[in-house]
Amino acid sequence: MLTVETLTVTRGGRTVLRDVNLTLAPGRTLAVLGQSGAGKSTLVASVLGLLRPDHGQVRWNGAPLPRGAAALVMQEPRAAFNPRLTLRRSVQEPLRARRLPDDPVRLARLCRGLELPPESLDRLPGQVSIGQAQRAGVLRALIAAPPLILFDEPLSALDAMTQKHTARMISELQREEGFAALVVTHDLGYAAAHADAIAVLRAGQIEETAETATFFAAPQSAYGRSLVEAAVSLGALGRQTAA
Ligand SMILES: Nc1ncnc2c1ncn2[C@@H]1O[C@H](COP(=O)(O)OP(=O)(O)OP(=O)(O)O)[C@@H](O)[C@H]1O
Repeated sequence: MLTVETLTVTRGGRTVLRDVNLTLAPGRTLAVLGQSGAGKSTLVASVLGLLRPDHGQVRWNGAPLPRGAAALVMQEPRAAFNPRLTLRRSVQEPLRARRLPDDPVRLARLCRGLELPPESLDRLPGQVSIGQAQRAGVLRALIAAPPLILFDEPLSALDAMTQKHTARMISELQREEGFAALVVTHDLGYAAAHADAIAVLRAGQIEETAETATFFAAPQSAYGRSLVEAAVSLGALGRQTAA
């Protein structure tokens, strides 16, 4: 269980996260919704332990998050990889980092789940499609079976069809593997379809958190309502979720 407790982070002299509280249980997906500059990437970096908070803490089962317990899927798939290494080398890097042996059976199963032809792993990141590169990014995050995976706008570099397909593959793998997923996104359609719970982040503060159906049926904060209304009017949400 991930708990983020009264997390406050300052960057460049400004408080960019203030008293953020979140919880996320294994097997569940929490979507953190927020617009550009809300502090989503700062939250991800803080959970990963890359930024030191001024105040508050990130815990996993009541203790500091162990090294290797969290993996990250970044927004830009190609930028996430060393351009000079084959995808296979990069994908297996988390195993090397943790001194774990290769597991060809697991690798083959994950490749199937992500519809990645095994031979695509022998190419360089620039030699596969963006969609394949992003799925290789998911593969790298999953390979060492971390209990927590953070996704920073994981689908925004992909076209709409590929987004839907990739999101379904990730959800299916989550059902099999049971990891907790924290997804920061401004994509309400994705959140409505794939998250169990929603947290709304605005200007570094959590405006509300709720189970997904509850949030979309009746957002409690004025900002949450405006996000849902904007998404409905853009056609990004099904009518059943219109508030
Ligand atoms: N290294 C930094 N130094 C100073 N300020 C920063 C730094 N990184 C981010 N910020 C500021 O912190 C705030 C939150 O940034 P952050 O990148 O976490 O937001 P975000 O919600 O992820 O936005 P986006 O969706 O555009 O990536 C912004 O106002 C940003 O300008």
